[in-house]
Amino acid sequence: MPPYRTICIYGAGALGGAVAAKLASMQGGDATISVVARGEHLDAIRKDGLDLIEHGVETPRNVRITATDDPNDLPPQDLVITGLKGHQLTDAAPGIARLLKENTRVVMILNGIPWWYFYQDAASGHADRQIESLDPGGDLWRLIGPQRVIGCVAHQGGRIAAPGKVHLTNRGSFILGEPTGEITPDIEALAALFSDAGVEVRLSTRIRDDIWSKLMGNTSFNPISAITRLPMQDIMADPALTEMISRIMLEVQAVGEALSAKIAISVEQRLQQSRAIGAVKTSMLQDLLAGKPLEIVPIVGIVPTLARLVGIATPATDAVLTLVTALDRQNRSA
Ligand SMILES: NC(=O)C1=CN([C@@H]2O[C@H](COP(=O)(O)OP(=O)(O)OC[C@H]3O[C@@H](n4cnc5c(N)ncnc54)[C@H](OP(=O)(O)O)[C@@H]3O)[C@@H](O)[C@H]2O)C=CC1
Ligand SMILES: CC(C)(CO)C(=O)C(=O)O
Repeated sequence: MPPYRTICIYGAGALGGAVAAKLASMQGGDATISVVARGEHLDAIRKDGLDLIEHGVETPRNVRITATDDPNDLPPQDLVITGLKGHQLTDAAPGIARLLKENTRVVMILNGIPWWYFYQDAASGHADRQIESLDPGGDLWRLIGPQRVIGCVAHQGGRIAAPGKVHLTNRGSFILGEPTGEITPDIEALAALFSDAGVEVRLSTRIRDDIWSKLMGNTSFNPISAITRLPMQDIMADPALTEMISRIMLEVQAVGEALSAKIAISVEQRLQQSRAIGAVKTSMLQDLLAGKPLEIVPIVGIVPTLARLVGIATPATDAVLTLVTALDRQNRSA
């Protein structure tokens, strides 16, 4: 399939928008880049272009880019990159499917356990198991198909600063991996494309391990930041909250390892990584403050769900799940 000549970023929010802006402003790039966005953000991109403000870079870049909320406006693509939240994927599945041709690859920038997690995952003992809570009715599996997916773990903070303006809040990086673990020509071409566009990238032959290492931070920090409304730095300054974070991280680690993930990072090292991020508001806290639904199931709820498969108790995760679910309910009805 490579090279990728037509690329659509579906969900051009904080991270998707930043990747779109970088791809669209790539020196010497000959791919046609488009975005699917919606609401005020789409209106602003159409009117004034998409602005990217990068940590440590003084001048924002502005790109003029084809933008629509209707994927029928676009031709089938070589590559689709989703920047949607996990709970937004099912609604978008028919739209994503319209952009696919036979060999289109789909990169999903996601926190949490992805819907395709068990695809060809023999080591877990659950190969090809579909997870109903992540993919209700199996729409994603059927309309997109796990064989198209390239996994992506984002160690990169970002936010939509204002309609049409995305902000990368640290100098982060992305990890890409085929669910099968192979280093294929498709993924090599993707890594080269990202690098050329100035997106820092690493290839992984064990993307599930990277998913679990990242998840240790998200299952703990994201709901606790939403419940307390505190940025990460302030959570870490509170010993009782840090103790709760550590307990959740240990539970996530235990579930991942029971499913055959090799999690190289310890809880202390993961806390260190989080400390280095600084005074960042997690994506879940950003959503809460913006009155948006929270990405709870892929990031928090999935841990007890998978824990049940492997017979592990997750009391600390269960407790924050209960609290953050109630908070989400109240936030939606406010
Ligand atoms: N932001 C961060 O710091 C980090 C995020 N992540 C993860 O990366 C993933 C992407 O997150 P993030 O970049 O924050 O997401 P954002 O919420 O910033 O962006 C998602 C965008 O997609 C739009 N959207 C949703 N559904 C549709 C649709 N059907 N059609 C068109 N547009 C749509 C949203 O619009 P609307 O606002 O109207 O819903 C929003 O603009 C998540 O899994 C997140 O957890 C990982 C690391 C850090
Ligand atoms: C890295 C971190 C915690 C912060 O950007 C994140 O993944 C998120 O906000 O969801």
